Amino acid sequence: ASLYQHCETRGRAVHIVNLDPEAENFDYQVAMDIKEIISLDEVMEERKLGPNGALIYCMEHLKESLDDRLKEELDNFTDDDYIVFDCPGQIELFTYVPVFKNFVEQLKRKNINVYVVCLLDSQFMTDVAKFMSGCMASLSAMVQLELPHVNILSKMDLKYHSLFLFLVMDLPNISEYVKSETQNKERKT
Ligand SMILES: Nc1nc2c(ncn2[C@@H]2O[C@H](COP(=O)(O)OP(=O)(O)OP(=O)(O)O)[C@@H](O)[C@H]2O)c(=O)[nH]1
Repeated sequence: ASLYQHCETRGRAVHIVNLDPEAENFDYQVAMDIKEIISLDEVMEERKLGPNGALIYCMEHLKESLDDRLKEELDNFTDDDYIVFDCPGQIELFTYVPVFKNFVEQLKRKNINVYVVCLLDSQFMTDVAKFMSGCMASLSAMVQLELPHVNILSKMDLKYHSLFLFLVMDLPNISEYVKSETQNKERKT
């Protein structure tokens, strides 16, 4: 919503594409919504899948399901327009399931310049285990997608007191935090 408002204020044409079949409420105008193309509930029922399996199924079929709609919409956009693909946050989609890697290739073939903005909740900065998992998640997306990539800490208004501990981090520092914050007898490795 903030990104949309920012673009509006700066006079940039922006179109938001919702790729999360579970997202329901939007504080901004949505140009395209995956829910118009594929229904998570129907996939769960027809394929006898749980919510996570059904989401991955929807994403795996993104390429075919979105292609025609995207082609129609792109005809209405100019070369200077921005399109924001708001992706679901499930970690599988950016680690071992190559759906977004394939989707990015599809966009590149349409001559669209693609960039990644990876939002990480500031609560990932509250202890060393969360910090490490957040870094690994972002790194995995960077390695898998191979695109210009910006990592952004979101929900900074929550003002966690530990936030600044993790802003400058190197291996010796991480090692110290792991030692001080865990009881594990194996931690010396
Ligand atoms: N405090 C605070 N809460 C926020 C902010 N942005 C979103 N939220 C709240 O966080 C909750 C989850 O929202 P998001 O993290 O935006 O949800 P999402 O991006 O669809 O989640 P993903 O599944 O990861 O894509 C909602 O209750 C939002 O109202 C923020 O800047 N500050």
